[in-house]
Amino acid sequence: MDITRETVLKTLSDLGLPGGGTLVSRDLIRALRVEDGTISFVIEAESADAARSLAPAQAQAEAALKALPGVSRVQIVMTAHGGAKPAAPSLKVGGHPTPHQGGPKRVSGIDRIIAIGSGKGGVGKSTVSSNLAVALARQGRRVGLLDADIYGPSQPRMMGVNKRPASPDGKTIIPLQAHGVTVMSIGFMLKEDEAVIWRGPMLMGALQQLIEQVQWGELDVLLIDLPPGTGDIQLTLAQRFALTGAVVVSTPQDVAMLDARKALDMFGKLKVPVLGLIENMSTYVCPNCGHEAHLFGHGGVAAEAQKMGVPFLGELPLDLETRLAGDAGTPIAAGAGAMSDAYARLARRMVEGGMA
Ligand SMILES: Nc1ncnc2c1ncn2[C@@H]1O[C@H](COP(=O)(O)OP(=O)(O)OP(=O)(O)O)[C@@H](O)[C@H]1O
Repeated sequence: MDITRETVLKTLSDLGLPGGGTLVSRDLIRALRVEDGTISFVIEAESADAARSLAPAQAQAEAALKALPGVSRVQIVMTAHGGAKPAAPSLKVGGHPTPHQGGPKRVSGIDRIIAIGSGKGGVGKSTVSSNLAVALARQGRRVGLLDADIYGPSQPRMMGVNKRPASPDGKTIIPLQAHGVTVMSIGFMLKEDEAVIWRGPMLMGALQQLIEQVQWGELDVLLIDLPPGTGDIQLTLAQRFALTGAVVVSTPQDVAMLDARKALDMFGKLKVPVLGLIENMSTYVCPNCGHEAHLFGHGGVAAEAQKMGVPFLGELPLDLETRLAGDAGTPIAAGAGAMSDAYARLARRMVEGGMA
């Protein structure tokens, strides 16, 4: 008989734990795999003490699973963590990702998923993400914004919303709404100033939850504000979810361009189409005399886009109001003026190009 996940969970559900409940009912099982008669999973205890008290249960589980017909091997690993606390109401963010079969999958109700990346931090990726989301929403698109910058979420500040989302059933998360955009950020689930010190797999689990457990509703496009660089989050995202494409933000400085090239290369390797490059902080127009200065150079990103054969989506000037608006929680694109117009043009280009 072929052994299945359900059989494993059923068996484990029959084994009581000291203090009540089972490994399944207490949601302690992560990364369950059942392949060719081999069962493996992680028991993730809440603390080192809890892990010690679960040791007999681990042995009992191993014996019970080994006794099932068709099981050749059982591997159970016990881990304990203290960093990520379960998020209220009873939602636990930071669990290990659950493996799923097949290639990257679509998320139901979401027509397009666009990852917004950069090679380097501080080039304005989060600023561009929030403003683009607002500009698209102003053009009538149904837009979601996911802050996947798990180490330094900035969307709660930039979008001006920061409260813990409701979770009526302890499983699904109701996202927040701001400036016409449906917003979710890991920042909503953490206490202010709480450092995120999660091990890699938990990080991936958190990202997966933020995409799959959030009730995004029907969206034309979900923008994902990635952490800077070319790390695990980008990899996991591309492997697990069918991304429509990626937009790379860069400043015109040579060093930033060098890193942007790495980001382009990474998306290429992950087979995620690059929808375009955006040059941020390109020109600086003096608010007093109108003089135009190119503090970080100018035009480098457009030239690079041409060289690499990817679309150039537009340039956004260095602008004090953009920073102040972002810090104050109302993206500049929500108002009127030259910057808001620049974002509206960018959004229009994406809508006309079928990207959003
Ligand atoms: N066009 C702009 N003009 C003026 N300030 C800007 C502009 N774009 C971004 N900024 C400011 O630059 C700082 C960095 O921007 P932001 O946080 O968006 O960058 P990031 O690439 O997402 O950085 P990280 O990934 O490291 O969080 C912020 O203070 C933001 O307000």
